[in-house]
Amino acid sequence: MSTKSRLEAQALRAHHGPHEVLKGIDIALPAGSFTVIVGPNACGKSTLLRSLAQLHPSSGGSVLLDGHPIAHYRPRDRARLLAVLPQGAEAPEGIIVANLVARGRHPHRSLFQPWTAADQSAMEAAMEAAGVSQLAERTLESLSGGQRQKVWIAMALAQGADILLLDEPTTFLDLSHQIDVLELCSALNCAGKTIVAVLHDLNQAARYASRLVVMRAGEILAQGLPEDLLTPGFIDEVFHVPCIVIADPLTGKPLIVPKRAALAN
Ligand SMILES: Nc1ncnc2c1ncn2[C@@H]1O[C@H](COP(=O)(O)OP(=O)(O)OP(=O)(O)O)[C@@H](O)[C@H]1O
Repeated sequence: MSTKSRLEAQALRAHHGPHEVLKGIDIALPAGSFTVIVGPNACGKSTLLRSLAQLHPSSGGSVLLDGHPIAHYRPRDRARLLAVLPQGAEAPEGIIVANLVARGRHPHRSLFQPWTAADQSAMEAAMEAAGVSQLAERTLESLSGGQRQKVWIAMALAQGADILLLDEPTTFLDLSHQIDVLELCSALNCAGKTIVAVLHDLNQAARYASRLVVMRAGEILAQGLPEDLLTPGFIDEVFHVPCIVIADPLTGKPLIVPKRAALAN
């Protein structure tokens, strides 16, 4: 049996003001899986990720980390097990990469404890794994969007958590940087991390996810293997896009080809 951390939610509800955004979500995120959450705009994907990470208050149900209510964990204990990269993460102006990644060590350090050799090696290993070691002395502002995203992932890795929650980690990146970030996630997953990411691109989701979670209007419509879920009928039902689905010639995974309007019927 795996000793890695497990995250799950039972009957999870969340609101934004009077609007119920999550309507009773049951989800289990198996240790070592690469779960991708997809669904139409405004269906509640980010709210789900934020609620799982305790960045958004739930209004019912529970989130369990290793079988215990996550709300019972002290923030630093929780942060050792679960790292989250929300959309639009912000850093202090002028901060250099090494210092930002070092912030990932906060849950492992007490207030007056000096920086230790273990902190240094965890920080360097995180930068190495994320491929940003050569950027250590650069300011965050001086980096491209893709480089920045990898630095944020390095910070999350420095936290040493088993579980990484990533909200649209490829947004605003060109194709090459999208692939870079997804390959990094895949490599981290192969190295044992549990990855949960919100993505919009169904073909990328199909290629990288070991499990797909499909949301609609605050509920989970389906979850399972991408190859089981991504049928033309299901995609049309959820996204209103007539398409054909073929096997990706490189991976054998589903490859969604939207039909041109003239061919839609
Ligand atoms: N801070 C907020 N205040 C009020 N309503 C919000 C807030 N954040 C999200 N919402 C609303 O909650 C619903 C779900 O939003 P959420 O961002 O979780 O969806 P999403 O599936 O991640 O969307 P997208 O694909 O567009 O990023 C939407 O109707 C949105 O307008």
